[in-house]
Amino acid sequence: MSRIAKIYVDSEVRLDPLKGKKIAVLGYGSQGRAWALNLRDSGLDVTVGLEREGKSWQQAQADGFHPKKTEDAVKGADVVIFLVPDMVQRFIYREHVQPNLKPGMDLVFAHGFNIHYRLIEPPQNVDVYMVAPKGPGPIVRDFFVKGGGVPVLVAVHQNYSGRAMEKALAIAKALGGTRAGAIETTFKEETETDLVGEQTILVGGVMELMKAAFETLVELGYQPEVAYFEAINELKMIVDLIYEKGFTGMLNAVSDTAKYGGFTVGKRVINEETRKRIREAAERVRSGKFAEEWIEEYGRGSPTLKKGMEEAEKSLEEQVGRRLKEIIERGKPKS
Ligand SMILES: NC(=O)c1ccc[n+]([C@@H]2O[C@H](COP(=O)([O-])OP(=O)(O)OC[C@H]3O[C@@H](n4cnc5c(N)ncnc54)[C@H](O)[C@@H]3O)[C@@H](O)[C@H]2O)c1
Ligand SMILES: CC(C)(O)[C@@H](O)C(=O)O
Ligand SMILES: [Mg+2]
Ligand SMILES: [Mg+2]
Repeated sequence: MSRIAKIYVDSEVRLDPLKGKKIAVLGYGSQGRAWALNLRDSGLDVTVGLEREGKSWQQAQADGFHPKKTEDAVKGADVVIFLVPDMVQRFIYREHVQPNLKPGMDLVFAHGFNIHYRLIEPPQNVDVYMVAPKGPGPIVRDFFVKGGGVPVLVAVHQNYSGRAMEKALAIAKALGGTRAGAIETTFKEETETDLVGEQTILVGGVMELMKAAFETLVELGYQPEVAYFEAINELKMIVDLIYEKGFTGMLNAVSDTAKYGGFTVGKRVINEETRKRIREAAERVRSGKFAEEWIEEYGRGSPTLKKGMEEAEKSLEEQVGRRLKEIIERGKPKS
């Protein structure tokens, strides 16, 4: 039996450990914007730190912040939150954070990559902790605004003050995370599960499965529009049913024909070989091989990442999706 996770909820957590502290949010992208806005709306003192004037700077200003250069934001801060891309964090740390570290400062992460793989090695006299939202940045903001919250993982790497977990939970609360729940974890568990999850199911797996079904239907001569609704658009509705009511709830909403076909054919498509591949992906993450490969790719200017984005943009799926956008938008619930 695996151990039972410690889960914190809103009523157990206080914002006090962060009241009066100056918080620098470095980066204003997917998570940066959501964190800066949610933390500010929760009454915390937030400054946005950015490298240069540009898109993020303008967005932060449009949202009512007065962004500062990274170095200046760090100099005035008690708590520094890293919300620039994982591959950029170590450079920002070396250039702007390390030279301005004061004993008792807090370094906060939304994902454990840089600490777990030792790309950043802070001195002993600072707190290092993590609040990792289990959802994309824009959803972290959207749920918060609508009174909810995306669940988060919390972990402590260094507890110089003795109060690191209290502060991690306070951030989780300010972010809306404890409205759902904050699960205690370690940097190792968060980093490894997050990477395996996004590679094999959330980003890689789902996209490839949708593409495989869509492209096969099109190759067989079916209309791309029909294939798009079947293999891509309807997945949201099925996943929403699972999200609301679990697998049983989803199964109760589909026909017996779909249940029987799903039970028998699903296992032939996603089979032992697929599980072996998921295990292989996990091994690459656990051994550090994936991190090594990604750091090397980033060092060469991220050619694979750029090619993937270009291919996605040009793909038949995206072209058909754009063509059907009007229909999909028209059909969306209005409230
Ligand atoms: N995207 C998500 O939904 C998500 C979910 C959970 C955790 N995380 C974690 O949150 C952290 C931030 O990820 P993100 O996806 O929000 O980042 P992002 O790619 O959206 O970050 C963009 C921000 O970083 C700045 N930036 C980009 N390149 C830079 C560079 N070279 N130098 C300086 N600044 C640069 C941009 O100006 C922008 O403000 C990461 O640790 C990531 O793993 C992200
Ligand atoms: C939103 C995800 C995929 O869960 C996150 O882990 C990320 O890296 O963007
Ligand atoms: Mg991730
Ligand atoms: Mg994730």
